[in-house]
Amino acid sequence: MSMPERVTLVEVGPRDGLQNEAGTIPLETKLTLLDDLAEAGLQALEAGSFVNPKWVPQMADSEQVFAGLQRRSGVRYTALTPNLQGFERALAAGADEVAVFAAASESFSRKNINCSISESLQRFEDVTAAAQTHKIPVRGYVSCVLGCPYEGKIAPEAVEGVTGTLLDMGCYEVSLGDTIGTGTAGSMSRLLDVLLAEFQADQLAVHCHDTYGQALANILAALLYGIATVDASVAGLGGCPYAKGASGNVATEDVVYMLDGLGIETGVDLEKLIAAGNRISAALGRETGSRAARALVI
Ligand SMILES: CC(C)(COP(=O)([O-])OP(=O)([O-])OC[C@H]1O[C@@H](n2cnc3c(N)ncnc32)[C@H](O)[C@@H]1OP(=O)([O-])[O-])[C@@H](O)C(=O)NCCC(=O)NCCSC(=O)C[C@@](C)(O)CC(=O)[O-]
Repeated sequence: MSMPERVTLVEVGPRDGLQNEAGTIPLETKLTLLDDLAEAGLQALEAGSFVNPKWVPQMADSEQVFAGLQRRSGVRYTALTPNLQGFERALAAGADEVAVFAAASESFSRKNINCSISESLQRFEDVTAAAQTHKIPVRGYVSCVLGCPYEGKIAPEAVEGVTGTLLDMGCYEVSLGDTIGTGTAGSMSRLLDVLLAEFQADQLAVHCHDTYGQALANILAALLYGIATVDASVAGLGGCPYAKGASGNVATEDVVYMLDGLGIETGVDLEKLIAAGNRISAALGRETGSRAARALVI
């Protein structure tokens, strides 16, 4: 096992982080956050979500977010798209990349996107086909890879099946979501033992929520398997509206602190990132969820 020399961080705070907020977040606050994150050196920013606004009202202004972006060269501005309607909105808005999102648990799939896993995969075929026509890269997500709020433990084989289908339909990478953060380094390793018998490490990313304080350990376990793409959310913002009790993604600041310590390059300036996290936390009227940011008060 050898760790990667460089890790790509996919910053999901502006989408995964903010989608669960109860109060309306002003457009300017979202745009400032995105600009701060780009300024800190993050090159993959999940900026919005073209889902049904009745389901996730906080993402209803994603068109305006994309229209208002101060685009920086070298930065990918991406969005979630649950179906062709979402893809068409993302395309019109100018998203550089889209993501389809499946689940390894039937119950979560129904709660989150109102259809079975197999129905969702059929919808995603339409998205990947349209995306190919427009030369838009598609990322895949699989939720509940280490546990489901409705079904408990999930078998690695269930994750393997959905991951394989997403890759076969043209997703360039699949992000493995520990949606409710119940995974441990042990269960992450067992999952990766199964997946890496079938797929390459560079086809996979990890997306770890920190509900049980295990996210960094789980990411470290994944790095040891050669996974080199990690999702994270600045200031640890977030949760999932369809996974009650799930806390935010691991804080990007904490991941960068760990990767810096491992000598793994990210291209991210930790001080600027902490400033970005502190600014959005202040705008939301709460303390940052990043342990590193709290310790390294700038
Ligand atoms: C998938 C649907 C749309 C199905 O929702 P549905 O109600 O079954 O959709 P439908 O096709 O029956 O259409 C019903 C209405 O929705 C509209 N509609 C349909 N699609 C769209 C669209 N794209 N954009 C705008 N409007 C849309 C459509 O036009 C229609 O409007 P009406 O005729 O009633 O006025 C819905 O369930 C939905 O939007 N779900 C989103 C849930 C969500 O965003 N969850 C959070 C993100 S996933 C996550 O956080 C996990 C992740 C990725 O981070 C990884 C991890 O941690 O595990």
